[in-house]
Amino acid sequence: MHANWKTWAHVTKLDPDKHLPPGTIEEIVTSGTDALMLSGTLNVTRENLHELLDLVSSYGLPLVVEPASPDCAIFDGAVDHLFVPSVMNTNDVRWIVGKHYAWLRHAESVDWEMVVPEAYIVLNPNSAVGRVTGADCNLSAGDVAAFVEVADRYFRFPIVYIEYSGTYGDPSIVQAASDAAEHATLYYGGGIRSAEQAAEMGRIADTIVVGNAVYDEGIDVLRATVRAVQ
Ligand SMILES: CC(C)=CCC/C(C)=C/CC/C(C)=C/CC/C(C)=C/COP(=O)(O)OP(=O)(O)O
Ligand SMILES: O=P(O)(O)OC[C@@H](O)CO
Ligand SMILES: [Mg+2]
Repeated sequence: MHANWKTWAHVTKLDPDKHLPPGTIEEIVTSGTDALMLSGTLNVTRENLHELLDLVSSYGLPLVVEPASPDCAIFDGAVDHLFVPSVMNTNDVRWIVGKHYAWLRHAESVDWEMVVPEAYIVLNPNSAVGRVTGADCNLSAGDVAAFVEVADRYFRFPIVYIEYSGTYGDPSIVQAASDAAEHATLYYGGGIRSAEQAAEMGRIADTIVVGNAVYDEGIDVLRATVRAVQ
């Protein structure tokens, strides 16, 4: 059940730490985007996560929670999947398996049917996720391809996520990741603010993620990014 996440071309990432004007949620869920991902690195709490879930849960669009900490690993009725990240390109073990150990050491119950592990390769050192995880973002195409191989062929992560959060990435790097990925679904996220950018990354990755543009640009830009990949 629930494995149709593999068919998504366009995901909209909503940040529980940010506010949307009234009426915007309805425009987002009817934009044609395939799913909503509720996620952020900074200032996400159970409280603001639940508030956002309440706002988006009645529209029938698939809902993913992507926790950046164990307290946000929730399996509430409205949630379809929990996408749990591990960062490949950090030397800080907390962001690879440490938080995961702490989560499972204390978790009361885990619905493993809902859990989809994601291998993140973080490439913008100035993003919150880059700073918090201490990711080594100074990587060549060959370095990225090797990390993709570690994630996909060795660890068999079902998702490899090329993360440029906040800035538009280098298509040749994403192409190298795509060439190296054999089984994993390749996600691209970062800086998509136009149909052209959505189309360019959408040709290379399986799934593109649009986040900040929803808040900074508005609904017409979101719709244009959807049309560009569907
Ligand atoms: C084990 C559990 C349940 C959690 C730990 C999960 C891990 C290792 C998280 C590492 C950080 C990470 C990859 C978070 C994913 C979400 C993400 C990248 C959100 C985007 O963050 P930014 O856009 O940089 O941050 P803000 O939007 O908060 O500024
Ligand atoms: O917010 P943007 O830059 O669109 O990035 C999307 C997503 O990859 C962030 O985790
Ligand atoms: Mg963000």
